[in-house]
Amino acid sequence: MMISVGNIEKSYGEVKALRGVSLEVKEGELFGLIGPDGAGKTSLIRILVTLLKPDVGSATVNELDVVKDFRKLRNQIGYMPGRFSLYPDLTVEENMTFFATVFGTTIEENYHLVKDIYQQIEPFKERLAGRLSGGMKQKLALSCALIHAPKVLVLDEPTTGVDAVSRKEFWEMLKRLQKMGITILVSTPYMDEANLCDRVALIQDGKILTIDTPEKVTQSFGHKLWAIRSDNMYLCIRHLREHSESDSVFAFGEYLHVTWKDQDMQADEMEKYLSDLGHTNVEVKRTEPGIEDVFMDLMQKHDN
Ligand SMILES: Nc1ncnc2c1ncn2[C@@H]1O[C@H](COP(=O)(O)OP(=O)(O)OP(=O)(O)O)[C@@H](O)[C@H]1O
Repeated sequence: MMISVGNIEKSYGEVKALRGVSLEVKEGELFGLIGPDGAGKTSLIRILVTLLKPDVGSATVNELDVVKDFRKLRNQIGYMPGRFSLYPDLTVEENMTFFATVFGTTIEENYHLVKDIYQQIEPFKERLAGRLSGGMKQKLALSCALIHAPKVLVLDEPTTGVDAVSRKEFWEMLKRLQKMGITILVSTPYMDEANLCDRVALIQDGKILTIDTPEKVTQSFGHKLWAIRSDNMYLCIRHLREHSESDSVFAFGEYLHVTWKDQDMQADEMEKYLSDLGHTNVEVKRTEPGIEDVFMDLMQKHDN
């Protein structure tokens, strides 16, 4: 195992950020840590990159203990924090040189690793990092995290606040790095990014809800799922929730995602129920669950 986390707990005063988290990441894997703000992703990541000590439990990265072997470990991990750790008043090139020097290497020595990414920002190498666009900052931060040729790359919400095109490009870069043999752990609040990972852990309120391939996670959804809408979505939610047979009702884009206690519930029954309550343009159709649906479902189970 490249990363092994055993029953880690971490509190900040009264706030329990991690409540017994265990997971394993295999060598060469692209592993996603998926969860909403405050789920505990940053705490777990900071423990893995040796910047924070767990209260309980232990973790190893490449067989090195994150507490005892932290010095050795830092050379093996590339870390891209959520808020880019760039120096805004240094130029692009100076930032790269700085990070290379800290790790006792040079840009030239590991240029092959960052070439693809760095070439895109090299035309601006004299520019101050603080004056780069979001997408370019992200590329520079990734280049800086890679310059010492780490075995493992850990990225904390690298695509938060980045536009859709840059997000896509960023994931393509991660895939290329994975092909070069780097193990990658990436956290994200965007559920649609789950499908780009080999395996994901869904995390909520300091607990792991499930760990599996994205396909298996969505297959685990054990209900028939319906997409429903009408002209009055606000009332539509209320009326469906009031139905004694409805199980879960969530707004999801322009439809509501609905499950029923009775799996044999028919579309025309649902349509009639809403029409009788005065709804117009009622639409009811079957739909396939996504990661979001599984997340909602697991969260409900854990709350109960
Ligand atoms: N230094 C701190 N002092 C007190 N509470 C903290 C501290 N750091 C994090 N927390 C709390 O611990 C919980 C987990 O935070 P964490 O940052 O690990 O979650 P996250 O999933 O990374 O979310 P985010 O995307 O907001 O960073 C949250 O409730 C957060 O408010």
